[in-house]
Amino acid sequence: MWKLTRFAASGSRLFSTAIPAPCMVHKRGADILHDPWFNKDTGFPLTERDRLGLRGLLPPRIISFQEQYDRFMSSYRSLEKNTHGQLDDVVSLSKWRSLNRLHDRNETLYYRALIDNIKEFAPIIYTPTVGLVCQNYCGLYRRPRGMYFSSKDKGEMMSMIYNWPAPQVDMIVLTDGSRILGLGDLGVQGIGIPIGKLDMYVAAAGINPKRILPIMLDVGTNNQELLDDRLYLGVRQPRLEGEEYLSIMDEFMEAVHARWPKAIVQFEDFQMKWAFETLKRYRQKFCMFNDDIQGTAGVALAGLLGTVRAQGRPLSDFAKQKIVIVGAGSAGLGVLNMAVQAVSKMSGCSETEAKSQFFLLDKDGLITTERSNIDPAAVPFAKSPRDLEGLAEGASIIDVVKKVRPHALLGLSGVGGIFNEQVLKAMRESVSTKPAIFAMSNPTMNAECTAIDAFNHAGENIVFASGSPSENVDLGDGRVGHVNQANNMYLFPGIGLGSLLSGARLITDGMVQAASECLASYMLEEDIKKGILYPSIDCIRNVTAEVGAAVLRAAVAEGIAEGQGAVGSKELEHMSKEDTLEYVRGNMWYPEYCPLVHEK
Ligand SMILES: NC(=O)c1ccc[n+]([C@@H]2O[C@H](COP(=O)([O-])OP(=O)(O)OC[C@H]3O[C@@H](n4cnc5c(N)ncnc54)[C@H](O)[C@@H]3O)[C@@H](O)[C@H]2O)c1
Ligand SMILES: O=C(O)C[C@H](O)C(=O)O
Ligand SMILES: [Mg+2]
Repeated sequence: MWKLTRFAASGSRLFSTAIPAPCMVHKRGADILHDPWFNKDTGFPLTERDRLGLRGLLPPRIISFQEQYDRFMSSYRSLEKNTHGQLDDVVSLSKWRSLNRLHDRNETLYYRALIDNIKEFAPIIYTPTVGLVCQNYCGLYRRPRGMYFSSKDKGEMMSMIYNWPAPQVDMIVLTDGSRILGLGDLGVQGIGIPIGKLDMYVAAAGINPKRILPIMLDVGTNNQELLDDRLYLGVRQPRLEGEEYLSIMDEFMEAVHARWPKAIVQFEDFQMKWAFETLKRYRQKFCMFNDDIQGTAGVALAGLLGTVRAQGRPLSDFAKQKIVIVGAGSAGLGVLNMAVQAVSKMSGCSETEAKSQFFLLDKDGLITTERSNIDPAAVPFAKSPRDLEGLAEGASIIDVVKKVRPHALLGLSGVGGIFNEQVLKAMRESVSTKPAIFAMSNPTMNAECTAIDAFNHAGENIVFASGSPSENVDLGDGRVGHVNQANNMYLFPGIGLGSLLSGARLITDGMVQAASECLASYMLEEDIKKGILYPSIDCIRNVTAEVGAAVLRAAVAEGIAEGQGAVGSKELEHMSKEDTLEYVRGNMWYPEYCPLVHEK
């Protein structure tokens, strides 16, 4: 059990508690109080108040970090009490506002609160509330966060990038807002997603918040409601397409690379065509990855392998399992790609043979070679007539499930409720003794089914996962239907952290695979047997450290790790597995007030 509990209290300090190193600040007086990176509110000691010209600008009593934390949490608890009984969305948005106000004011305290209460706060700053925040972004907007590049900035990006006030940026999350969760095209309002993802980078991977940068590339929107909305804050034009789109994207990537050559760019929530196109275009040139394609694939594969273990079968049995994937977008195809590679590697068969056990559906049903206008990215996975098992082109989910009797049914369609009662009941006829149902679409209302419906209709022996968090299901007589959260948050922070520390100039398939394998082997047999496929989010800092170390070692093994600072490629090569993990942990930022020293 130690692996799960070692760092279970994610708020507890993981590493030796040396006095924090001083931090240089170029501001003085009120400017410091208005800068959330440096602000300590009432926590500035007298010496600092003198040194930084703060004396008289704050109430005289000095409040410790712990007291400030307690004060915030108690006001948060009062808010919970005062909003009790109100609509869920109203309550969630009030909670988000409360956290956001702290984020805007004092980042050190904000991240301490987030880390110490990650299980409770992740659903507010991340999926599912972040979806609601994006939908209501223009009304909620008070002050900017991150950077906004738009189609109006063509030709200016190289100079604009220097407007960002931090000298160093390690991690960028970029969106064009074209496919925000399962909510569609939200234009500039999609900026909430990079902000939420980067909050997870700080909380889970310990990336220093002064070195993160959320970015919105606003190339217009095809959402007519937004275009008609007087309050819409983005560019009011239809989305750029084709070469125009790519030239903006190229200019942006060059600008980022020119200022911060080693910054990692995570592409997030792009519509499928641009998700695949940009990954292909940039992955050999920049240190980047697409989280929806690659991060999701790694998490889903780890969960599917866990399901095989939960059935009490050897991992090699994965190669024999029949899997139905509903949703042939960036996520569904990403999962399929990685799963096929895993089967081929495990069983030694060709990828063509490995594909035969997978069935892929999109909005028009089962995808077969008979389809005209098939999406180019889905072509390699279209079923040929000899593999159809009596099914026809465009067969419905229910027909496919009834005929195939799959071991696992995965939803990455973005369509709420499509695993209806009929489909779930058909899963009772699965050839597996413990079939898996993963309703991975986000946010909660877009999930293919609820956990309760899954256990009710498909039976109590299933293994269940949803993309957004959900309560375990009470099966009566003290029995629990465990709800896993199959979300890429278990991998993207570690992929970013490991890549960053490796100093590699690219993120390879091998590095992403290492991340997935690490997550797959993280869980202990006794938990897996209970249908628990992923660690509790309370352990996310520890999971991320392990994933980060696995990614770093993969980069070293591939000979592409250049290291950073005093730790170069040679030093990395000589690190044992344990040393690598310690090195990763030692580089994770933890929120505490550091002495501020003024520098002109
Ligand atoms: N849990 C996670 O970690 C995770 C990660 C990535 C994406 N997602 C979720 O997955 C969903 C899809 O993301 P994406 O990037 O692949 O989107 P996408 O737009 O690229 O693809 C959606 C796919 O679903 C198909 N589809 C639509 N309606 C359907 C229907 N009625 N029946 C069957 N298929 C249908 C579409 O044809 C398309 O192939 C989103 O809701 C997103 O939030 C979850
Ligand atoms: O954002 C999430 O919660 C997961 C994923 O990246 C998604 O697009 O749904
Ligand atoms: Mg996403």
